[in-house]
Amino acid sequence: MSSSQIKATFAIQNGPSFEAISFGANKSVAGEAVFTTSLVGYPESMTDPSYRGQILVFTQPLIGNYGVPSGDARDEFNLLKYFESPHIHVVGIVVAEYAYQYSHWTAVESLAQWCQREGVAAVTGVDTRELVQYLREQGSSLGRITLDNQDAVPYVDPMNTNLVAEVTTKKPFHVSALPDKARANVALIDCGVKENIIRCLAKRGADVTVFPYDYRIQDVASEFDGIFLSNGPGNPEFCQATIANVKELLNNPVYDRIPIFGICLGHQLLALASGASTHKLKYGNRAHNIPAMDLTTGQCHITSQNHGYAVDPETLPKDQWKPYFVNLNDKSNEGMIHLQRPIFSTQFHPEAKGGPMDTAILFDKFFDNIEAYQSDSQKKNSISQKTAHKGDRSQLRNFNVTKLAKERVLF
Ligand SMILES: NC(=O)CC[C@H](N)C(=O)O
Repeated sequence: MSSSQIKATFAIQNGPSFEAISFGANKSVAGEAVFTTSLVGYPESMTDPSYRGQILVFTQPLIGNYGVPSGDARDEFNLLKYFESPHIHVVGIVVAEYAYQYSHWTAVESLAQWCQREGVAAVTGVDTRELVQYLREQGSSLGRITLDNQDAVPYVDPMNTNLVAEVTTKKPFHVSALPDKARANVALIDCGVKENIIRCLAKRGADVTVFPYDYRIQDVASEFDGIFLSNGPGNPEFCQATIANVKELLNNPVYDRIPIFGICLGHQLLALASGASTHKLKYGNRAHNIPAMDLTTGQCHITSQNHGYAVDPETLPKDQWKPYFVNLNDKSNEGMIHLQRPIFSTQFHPEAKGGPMDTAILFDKFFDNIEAYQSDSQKKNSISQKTAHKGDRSQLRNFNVTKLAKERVLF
C-alpha cells in the first residue's frame, strides 16, 4: 500500500466487517451486498441496470486485469459495443485483489480510473471467501463501504425503492435492423434493458421501438409483430404500472395472438400479471454457469444469471401456463410457457454478456412466433387497425420512428 492509498472498511449490517483499501471513487456508499461467481465480465455486470443500488462482491480473486473497454464504441446498430448501458449501476464493488496492472487490446483505462470517473466506490483486500460464506449462510444483507477519511453513511435497502423508474428510458427510442435484414417491428418495454438484448433482436431483423416501463403498451400493441419485456433492477412488485399494462395484454382477447417474450424481471412481471406470485431468494443467483433444464426436452443449458427474486411456479394458473425451465442447483423456477398463446419467458439471460450464448436460440424461437403471427390470416381480422406490414417497416401508425431518439433517453 502506498501512502496515497486510502484505507476503507466494508461492513455488513449486523455482520462482519473487513479492512480494505480503496481504489475507486473517494466516496462512502451503502446498498445491498450481493456476490457473483462469474470469472469475467465486470464491465458488463457493472453497467447492467439490474445491479442498480447494489454493492457487488466478486468471488473471482483477481479483478481488473483486463482493464475497461471504451464506453463510446458503438456497433452497426448504434448500440454500445462493450457496455450494457452508458453508466455503472452498482454503487460499489468489493474484490479480494485488484490488479493494478491491466492489459487488453480493448482497454482504454483501468478499472480504478473508471470507478473514480463514475463516482463508484471500490475496495480491495477483502477476504471474499469468508464474506461469501457469511452471505450464503445469512442470506441477502445490506452492506456499506466507509472510507477512513469519511463518516459512515446509513445502511440503505435499495429494494425499497422503484429502481426501474430510475433506469428506464424517459422517452421512446428506436433501434433499426440492418435495412436488408428488417423483417419485424418489436416493441420493447424498458425496465432497465441490457444493450445486448436489443442487439439480439436487431441482429435477427427486428426494428426495435423501446418504451418507458410504464408506457401503456396495450394502446400500441396492434402496431407490432411482437412484444418484449426486459430485465431490470429491484423488487418486481414495484412495477405495478407495467404489471397492469401486461395484464390487459393477457386478458383482452384482441391481443391473444401477439408473441411476447420476457427475460428476468420481464419474466417476473409476466408471472405477476398472470396472477402468480414472486418471492425473494435467500441470496440470489449471480453467475455465468448456472444449469437450467428445459422441461419440454429434458436438455440442460448453462446460463447467465443475475437475480434476487424468483417466480413461485405453483402459483401459475395451471390452465394457462406451465413451467418451462428449472434451476438444477436450487430447483427454483427458470421460465414459463403459455399453453395456448405464443408467450414464454425466462429467469436466466439468453442474451448473456457476459456468459455463455447456449440459450440464444430462444430469440430464434421468439422470431418463429413472430413469423407465424405475421403470416396468420386471423391476425388481420382480430387486429383490424394494424398497419405495419412487410415492406413498410419505417412508419408505424402512431410513431414516425425516424423522428424518435436513436438511443436511450436518460433525462
Ligand atoms: N436481471 C434482472 O432482471 C433481475 C430481476 C430482479 N430485479 C431480481 O433481482 O430478481
